[in-house]
Amino acid sequence: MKKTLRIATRKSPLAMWQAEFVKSELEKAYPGLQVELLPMSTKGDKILDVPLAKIGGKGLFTKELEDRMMAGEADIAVHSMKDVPMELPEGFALGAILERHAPTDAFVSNQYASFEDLPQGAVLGTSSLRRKAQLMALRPDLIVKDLRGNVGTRLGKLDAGEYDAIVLATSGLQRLGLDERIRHELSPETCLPAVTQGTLGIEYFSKDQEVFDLIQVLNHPQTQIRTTAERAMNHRLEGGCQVPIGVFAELEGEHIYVRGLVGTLDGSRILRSEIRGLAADAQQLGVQLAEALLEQGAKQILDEVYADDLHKG
Ligand SMILES: NCc1[nH]cc(CCC(=O)O)c1CC(=O)O
Repeated sequence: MKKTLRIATRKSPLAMWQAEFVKSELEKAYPGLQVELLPMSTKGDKILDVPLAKIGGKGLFTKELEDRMMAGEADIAVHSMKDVPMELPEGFALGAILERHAPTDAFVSNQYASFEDLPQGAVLGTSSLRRKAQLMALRPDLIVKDLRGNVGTRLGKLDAGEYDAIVLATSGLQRLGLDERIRHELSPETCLPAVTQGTLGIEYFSKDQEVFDLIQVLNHPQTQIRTTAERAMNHRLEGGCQVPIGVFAELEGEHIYVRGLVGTLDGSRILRSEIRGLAADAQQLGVQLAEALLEQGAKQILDEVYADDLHKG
């Protein structure tokens, strides 16, 4: 049996929490095992003055970790599944999907108790096209300003008065012990979550059977099924992580219920669809859901989003 396992991770406080979490879960499961962290920055962490949607490129948060694995310095990488591209580079695979944490988005404000309480023309901060499209659809009067940086930076900008409120992942705040900053969670009806939001995944070398066997203790089959459906929808829509696409799968016994949406950047149009079926058909149901959205005109909306990105460079 392996004596040590090395984890490549981003070094933001949130990513470090996630890697530490996996380390402690593995050490609990295997008392003889020693787990080491290898923290590093990625392109997505370094370029902070450009909206994420404009940096583009697959694997913005994952490529450097894979490079370190290739160099033989790490055995696995821990990722927020939300940041993992739909297709991994040759030789890599996802070996375990952990039990999902909160999938929702959180409303955070020092002045207002809820999203509904925001006054006319309030300034809302978010870095996500998906949040922007859905929240502007509900409140076209809001001024949405871009908000980048790690969780602490984003809260700091709110506290400095740059925004009346911000919206960010509930799971990120909870992991960092910042629950008390959450005024409320946005319901899926208000803001459908991002693909796999709140889910952690472990990437490994697909040939490394020993590592695969080791990390199976952390795999959560129900979350894995939800992840399969959500990623299948995103993949069929050819959506990267920076697109106005929401998708949320829930298990109902043997069945799975999946909701999806595609929105224009200004929220003036939101296409919605949903599907139910056997959980065993998660992959196929995700694809069907994407196809229902494409039939409603999702391709045209997404093409416009991508063209807009190119023009603004
Ligand atoms: N886009 C960055 C990112 N990637 C994953 C999370 C949250 C944690 C998760 O989804 O597990 C966040 C922060 C956010 O969206 O506010």
